Amino acid sequence: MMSMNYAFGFSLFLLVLVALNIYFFYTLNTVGARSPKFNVPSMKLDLTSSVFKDIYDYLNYLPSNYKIKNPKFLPIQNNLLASFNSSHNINNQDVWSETENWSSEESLFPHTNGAPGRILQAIQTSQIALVDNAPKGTQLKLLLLLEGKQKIYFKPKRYDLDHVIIGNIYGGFDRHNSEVFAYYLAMVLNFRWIPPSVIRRIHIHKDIMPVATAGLKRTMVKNESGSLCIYGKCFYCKVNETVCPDSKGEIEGAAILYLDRQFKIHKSPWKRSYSTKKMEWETDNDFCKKVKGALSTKRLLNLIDVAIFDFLIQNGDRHRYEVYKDQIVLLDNGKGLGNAMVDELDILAPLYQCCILSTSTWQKLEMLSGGSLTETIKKLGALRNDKLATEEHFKAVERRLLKVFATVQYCIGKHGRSKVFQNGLF
Ligand SMILES: Nc1ncnc2c1ncn2[C@@H]1O[C@H](COP(=O)(O)OP(=O)(O)OP(=O)(O)O)[C@@H](O)[C@H]1O
Ligand SMILES: [Mn+2]
Repeated sequence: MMSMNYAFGFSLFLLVLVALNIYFFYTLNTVGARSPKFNVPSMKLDLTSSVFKDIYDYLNYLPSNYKIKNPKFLPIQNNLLASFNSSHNINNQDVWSETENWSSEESLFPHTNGAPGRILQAIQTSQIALVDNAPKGTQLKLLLLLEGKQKIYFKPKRYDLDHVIIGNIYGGFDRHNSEVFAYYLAMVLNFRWIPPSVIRRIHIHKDIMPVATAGLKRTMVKNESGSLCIYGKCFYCKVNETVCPDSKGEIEGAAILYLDRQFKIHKSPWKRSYSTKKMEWETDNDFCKKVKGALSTKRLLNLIDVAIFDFLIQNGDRHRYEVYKDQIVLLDNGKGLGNAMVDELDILAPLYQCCILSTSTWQKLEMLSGGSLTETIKKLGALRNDKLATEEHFKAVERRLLKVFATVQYCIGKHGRSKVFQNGLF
């Protein structure tokens, strides 16, 4: 009787042990894929589900070197910080002629001898000679003409940094901080085809009204507290969706250097549908083959770099892209940093569908592991006293970087390193 009891108790114990084991392995495998934090949208599980699952498996077993800092980055970080930490007494006019006369196959703007810092300082401090509506596009933005004739796009602040955009990945107004964050991110990634962008505060009565065009004044209204607010002129601009000055009378925004260049505009092959209709890339597993047939490898690698960049900030709105000197120019980065809890993995579709990556991008990414990426962005922002995002967003960018690493591991697993990494020499 006694031994029967023991046997029963022991088998019960074994049963519990097995159940615990199964549960343990189940959670191990699904923690990435199923956790609501990672937001794998259920409607997309048809075609991408197995790809996403594979990528999350790689994420769960990511080698530890992707989670620690790479000491090789330190001197690069110091150089970058130095180039942004420039001088107090600059002549803005010299800066504008330096930028305007810049001609290079490597970058849109000078990047050596403290030029990036000087440019940002000039954007922030130059006197404003004229303010007008910038009616291009769907979002409210202003065109500032600085003394010295330099043009600036000014995308005003619409949300506090901790505001969470719920809904579509391309939903909400542009985020001004996303523009500036994107610029620094590009600098850290060594993507040099992006206009310099910095936070600037402009005073409604001191900086705007004395130099506002009649057209701009016509798109202003007084709010209940008597402040002058702007509703602007753009596709989505509405009289009741104004931008108002803060208690100091200032409007904060992203001041983005305007490039008076001839861009070629292209539709992105991975453009999102703005309706419930599915796009080809969402339903065709061999979609990349088609793109490869239509675009050069150089352009494709460029689009994949842009996809990684957009995934890190969660900009899901790159419906078209501008090209200058055969390089994609990263214009319009305002739709990032909407929700720090969401990682929309399909922004990486160009990467996981084509499974190629330029070697230089990969070397750069590998150097930025373990927190270096966002640490550098924070430090660059701090040089101008700007906090560009909440801690949640900085954490989210690091988490997404791990997912980029996992996606590349997935590609290597599927095709081998020699197929994935391309040196960009064609
Ligand atoms: N820094 C810049 N220099 C020159 N042209 C620019 C710059 N930024 C944007 N543009 C041009 O202005 C257009 C509109 O700008 P942007 O895309 O930022 O506005 P938007 O309101 O977000 O537009 P959309 O709703 O179409 O995304 C761009 O397509 C581009 O051609
Ligand atoms: Mn836009």
